[in-house]
Amino acid sequence: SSSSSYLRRSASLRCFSRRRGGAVVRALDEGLLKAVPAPAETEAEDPDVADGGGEGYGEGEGEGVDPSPAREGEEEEEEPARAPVKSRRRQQEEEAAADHERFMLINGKEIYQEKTYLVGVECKRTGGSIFSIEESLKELEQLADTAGLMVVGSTYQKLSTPNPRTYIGSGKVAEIKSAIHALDVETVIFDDELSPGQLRNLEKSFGGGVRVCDRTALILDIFNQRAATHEAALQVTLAQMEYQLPRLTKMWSHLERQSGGQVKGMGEKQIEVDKRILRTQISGLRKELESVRKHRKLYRNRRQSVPIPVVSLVGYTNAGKSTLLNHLTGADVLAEDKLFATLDPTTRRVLMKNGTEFLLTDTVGFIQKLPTMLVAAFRATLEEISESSVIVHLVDISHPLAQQQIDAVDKVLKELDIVSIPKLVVWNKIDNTDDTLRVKEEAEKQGIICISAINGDGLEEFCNAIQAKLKDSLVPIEAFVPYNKGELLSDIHKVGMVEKTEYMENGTFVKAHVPLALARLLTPLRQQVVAAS
Ligand SMILES: Nc1nc2c(ncn2[C@@H]2O[C@H](COP(=O)(O)OP(=O)(O)OP(=O)(O)O)[C@@H](O)[C@H]2O)c(=O)[nH]1
Ligand SMILES: [Mg+2]
Repeated sequence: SSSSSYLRRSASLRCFSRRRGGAVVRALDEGLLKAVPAPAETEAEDPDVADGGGEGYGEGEGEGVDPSPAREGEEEEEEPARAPVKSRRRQQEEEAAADHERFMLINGKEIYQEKTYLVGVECKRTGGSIFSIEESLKELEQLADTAGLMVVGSTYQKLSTPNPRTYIGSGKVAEIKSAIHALDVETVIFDDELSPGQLRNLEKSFGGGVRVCDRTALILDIFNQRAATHEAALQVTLAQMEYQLPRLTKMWSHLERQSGGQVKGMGEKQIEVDKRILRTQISGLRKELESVRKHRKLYRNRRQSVPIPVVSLVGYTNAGKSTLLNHLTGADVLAEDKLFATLDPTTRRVLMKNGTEFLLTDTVGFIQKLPTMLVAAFRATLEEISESSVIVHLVDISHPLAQQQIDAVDKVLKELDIVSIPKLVVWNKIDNTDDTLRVKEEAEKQGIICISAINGDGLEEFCNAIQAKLKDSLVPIEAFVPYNKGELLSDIHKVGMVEKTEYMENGTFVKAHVPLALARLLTPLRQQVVAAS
């Protein structure tokens, strides 16, 4: 059927992507997760597969990707001339080899590509979510791919309200259970944060060592894989522990399975002991993180002694922030077609044609359904944003969900309470748009700058716009700078806009617009002016 050849194509793309990044995203763009309707025979084969809503929660509208054609397709792709019947030994050998292939390196860490099944829920009552359920699942697949997982299928359900016990309806649970068997699924990931109780109940229902986790845990996993600096590693470990604390019993049920039930009856006591250990570790981590942050703050204060204005790059993950920083500054920040490539703020100096300069800071990307706990964990990153003179909101305008991504970023920015900082919206990846001319026209109408961070299009205009925005954030000053403080005068020239200088006996009188930080530094000299007049 056309559906099976379609899936075969997607499957081969997926295999390909294991070696070369980016293919998955292309496969996604082809609508891999656009809920391919399950052929009728799958339902008939397994009488357990209910139609969702066995308890009146679901309406069974979600559809799974039919497992069998994809598998056949994959095998066919790899070994077209295979004999129909294989010896058991041969099969085991092949499985071992396939298993071996499922190890990959991410950031120097060895990751096993677990077979993963995705589950989403569209809640009618809560509504108001920016992304549709299909879009959100598509993004979840991208996240799973970034984490090094192998997505083998997905499903979703429309509910009026989530089931407090299992999040999804019991019919859906049964449906997923049979998909787990058919596809050898090792991990099931839910698109929303599950309560500890829901996690436990689902693991129990699925049985057989299947790991159940949610979007939050997945994002934490990615952050953990990608944390490059000590501070980021501490932040992520802390967030992971805080996430684990209420879910601790889950770890014990894992142990029970591993040791064939011997740990059973470990009892609440052991869990309490364990929680106490974890709490102690958490408070230790908090202290360590505090001292790391203090150190960084010191460093930042020192940097502010040369008060060059700071421009922060914010935007949805994969918008091209690091690419732009690299292009403008010759920095070597990792930029790749993965979500959350950057976790640590990186700051570089940008020298503009007219000789003035500013500092550009690359920040961690945003994503919808960003767990509040994670936002808090990355306070330090966000602090950089709140102390900047201008915020650049970079948008991947070639992305089909550009508007939704803009809304998601605006939502986080609103929470950060930084409305007073001038903001510049910039559309990136203009080279990748279908109707570039029309996009540029639309941008002009809205006063938005279009760039291509990759080929450098529009970057001069971008710098000019920054310059103009920086002017908005400058403070008018009049100061008397003694000759022995000449470096201050050159700072004023470098980062501010000078209107008037007058050379006098003991120093220079200067009238200018300067960044707030410099204005503060000049405070004693400004008082002298008042005193002299
Ligand atoms: N076609 C095109 N691709 C771009 C452009 N800018 C960036 N990219 C690509 O987009 C992908 C993501 O770029 P990054 O710079 O890593 O994005 P980021 O915003 O730093 O992403 P995170 O760090 O994950 O938040 C990379 O594959 C870039 O090569 C552009 O102007 N045009
Ligand atoms: Mg980046």
